[in-house]
Amino acid sequence: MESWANKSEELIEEIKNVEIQPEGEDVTKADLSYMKKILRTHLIESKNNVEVFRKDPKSPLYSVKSFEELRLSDELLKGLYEMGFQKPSKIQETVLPVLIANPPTNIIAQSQSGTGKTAAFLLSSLKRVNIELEYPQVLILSPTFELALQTAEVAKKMAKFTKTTFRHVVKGEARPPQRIKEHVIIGTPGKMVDWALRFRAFDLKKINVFILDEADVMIDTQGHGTQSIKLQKELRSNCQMMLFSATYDEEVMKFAETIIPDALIIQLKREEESLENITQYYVVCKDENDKYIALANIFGTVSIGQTFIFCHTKRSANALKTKLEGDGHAVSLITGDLSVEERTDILKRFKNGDERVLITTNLMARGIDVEQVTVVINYDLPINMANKDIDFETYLHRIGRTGRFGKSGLAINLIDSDRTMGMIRKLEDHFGRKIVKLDAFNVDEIEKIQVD
Ligand SMILES: Nc1ncnc2c1ncn2[C@@H]1O[C@H](COP(=O)(O)OP(=O)(O)OP(=O)(O)O)[C@@H](O)[C@H]1O
Repeated sequence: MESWANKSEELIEEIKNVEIQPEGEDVTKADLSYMKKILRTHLIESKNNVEVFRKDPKSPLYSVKSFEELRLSDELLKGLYEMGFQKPSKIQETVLPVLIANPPTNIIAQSQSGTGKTAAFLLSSLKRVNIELEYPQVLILSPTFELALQTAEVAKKMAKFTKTTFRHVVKGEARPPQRIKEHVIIGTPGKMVDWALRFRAFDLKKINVFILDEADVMIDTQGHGTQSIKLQKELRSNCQMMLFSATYDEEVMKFAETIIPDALIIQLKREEESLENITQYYVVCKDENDKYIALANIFGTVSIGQTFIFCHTKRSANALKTKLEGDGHAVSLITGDLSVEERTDILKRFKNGDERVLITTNLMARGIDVEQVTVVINYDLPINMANKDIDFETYLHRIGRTGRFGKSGLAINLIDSDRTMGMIRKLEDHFGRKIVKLDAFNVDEIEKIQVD
């Protein structure tokens, strides 16, 4: 069998011969498709080889070491620096050179939670906005209203010194008053279908960049999937398409490949999906009551920054809130039962640090970025409703609410049966990462797990 080293050298030679053109110059379609084929086949297979590709300036994975090298406008750079961004993260340095090159490349990209995917897709799409034109040119779809709002807020900060305008479509808002003139439009798929196809508030044929954030759930969830594809079908054939997520299961990836033609695929190996900076624990409890005592002990001992507590249902989340409040703990709650205004208000308070503990359901599992969250507690493990077993993807998104952008975080799973213990073992096997036993009934033990 051919060794990786030989194969790798051949590939590097092949890639060296593929010219990646600077923006504005033309690359033949054949070149691009050849380049993508090479990357597609080998990118996923070895981390070391990815490193080699990235060091080759001719490779589309050539890693830029600074935002300046991307030839972003001074205004955009100013916005980035004001946000405290000094250097691109790995996903940013990997995808940005490819995404801003011409002709536009489609991408299906995976990178761990909290590693800067939002800026990766925002920067590459903002580069394609012509501010002279008064209509939407970039369309970003998010699975929840909260995430759409967060993305819009990040985009506005980033583009603060440019003349780019943004509009986010919100739940509850009726039809748009008139045709939408903003350059970038961000929203959930249902509302966007209404606005684009029912009210014709903007023209999908004029969209240059179409982005699915949390792409796997966007194409795998029944309603979202149908609506996203409905919108995608109306786009021009040369509209650039970008799919980003921290997770893609095999089936979803296959499907994504069929709907996104000729895409460059950046996929993590399974053992790279979960982050080292998030230490994972499990606590064995006898029953529901024991789980509650364990939680109260953790609260009483760990000096917690901010905490997300995930429950399986709205009902259990509500019940937990009532019980904790009854025992004198200050906690907040977000579930789908609340109005959009209430949800926005509570999340804002949590982001500002006015609330320290947020009890929620899978509604908040994805994308929500709160820097100071140091602990995620899975009061109930996430269950895949189709097979009633552990939901690997949701688990990763939930624990990814901590450990943002390289910070340390703790994920604590409360276990109350052989079945849930089995799920912990499955998680360890699946991600190749140890989940450590914690005795939450022993104060000395809990004290050992303080986060920095
Ligand atoms: N280059 C950078 N320099 C400094 N901070 C950054 C940089 N890029 C992103 N960040 C910060 O890192 C945090 C996480 O980024 P972001 O929310 O985009 O992660 P993500 O990969 O989309 O995560 P998730 O999978 O959870 O949605 C944010 O607070 C963001 O402001």
